[in-house]
Amino acid sequence: MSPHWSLVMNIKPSSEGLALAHCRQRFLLGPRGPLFPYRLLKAQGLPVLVEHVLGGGDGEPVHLLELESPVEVEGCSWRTLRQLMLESDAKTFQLLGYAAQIGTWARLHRFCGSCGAPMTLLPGERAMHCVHCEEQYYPRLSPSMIVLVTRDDEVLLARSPRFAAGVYSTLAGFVEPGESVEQCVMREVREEVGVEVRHLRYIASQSWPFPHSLMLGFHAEYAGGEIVPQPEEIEDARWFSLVDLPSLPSKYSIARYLIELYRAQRLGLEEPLLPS
Ligand SMILES: NC(=O)C1=CN([C@@H]2O[C@H](COP(=O)(O)OP(=O)(O)OC[C@H]3O[C@@H](n4cnc5c(N)ncnc54)[C@H](O)[C@@H]3O)[C@@H](O)[C@H]2O)C=CC1
Ligand SMILES: [Mg+2]
Ligand SMILES: [Zn+2]
Repeated sequence: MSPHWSLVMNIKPSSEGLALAHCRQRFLLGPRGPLFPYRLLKAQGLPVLVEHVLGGGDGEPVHLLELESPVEVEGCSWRTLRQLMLESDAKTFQLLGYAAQIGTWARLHRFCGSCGAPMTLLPGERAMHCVHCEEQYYPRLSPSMIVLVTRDDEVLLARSPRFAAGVYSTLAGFVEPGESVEQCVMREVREEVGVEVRHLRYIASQSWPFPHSLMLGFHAEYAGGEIVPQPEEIEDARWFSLVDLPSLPSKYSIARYLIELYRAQRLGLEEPLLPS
């Protein structure tokens, strides 16, 4: 199902529209996909922790039911967001990625981290508010850099032990407090493969809901050093020729986009579209 969905705030509470049921990066899947008529889902008596209205789909609201546990529902099954990414169209994946991030934030912010009091949703904002100590908590986003390191017609790709067999990707890592994204690129490349880079070029960004990254994508030129994979983090790293690439990550990943964009630019091919 591919809803015409757009991210809009301040939708009035309503018992109309569609709904998703989410729990810990899993969605309930019915015979027609993850979107159910809202009334039908509400009638199941699910253990709802919190409810949010996510935005408008075809003029109707899309509701999110964040569940306490992934209970069984007749005729339905639970699927991880990663599985759904592989099975869904881009628009549906964008909706699910957004829903998963809001659901995870809502689950983790029912009580104030400062004083422990129960919190309430601030009207008109995506923020949890503590009436006791006035703290406010917005959805969590983790800025992360991702970089394709290049040396003429070669690219530096690496494998994490967590990847599917044979898959190599670009280098990535979380921005630390106090550093710029550019400093993060230099540090992560040095830590993960031991090489130096120069001429950083920001290319594009992507929301990455595993679990709440904002990926900031760069190209960088190799400047020196031999590849030394970081123990535990990097299983293997090497230079690949643009005409002989290994298996790459999902078509929805900015990692794949950065690689295909550089290949297109070097080899004079048609440029790929940025996954939204
Ligand atoms: N969309 C894409 O194309 C790709 C996205 N990514 C994403 O980039 C992000 C960073 O990639 P990694 O190489 O795994 O990170 P990384 O190189 O910084 O190492 C991961 C480690 O960072 C720590 N960590 C976890 N969450 C953190 C946070 N919010 N802030 C600081 N440290 C944290 C943990 O110890 C974790 O084991 C992840 O969210 C990953 O899913 C990674 C590759 C491709
Ligand atoms: Mg990394
Ligand atoms: Zn408080």
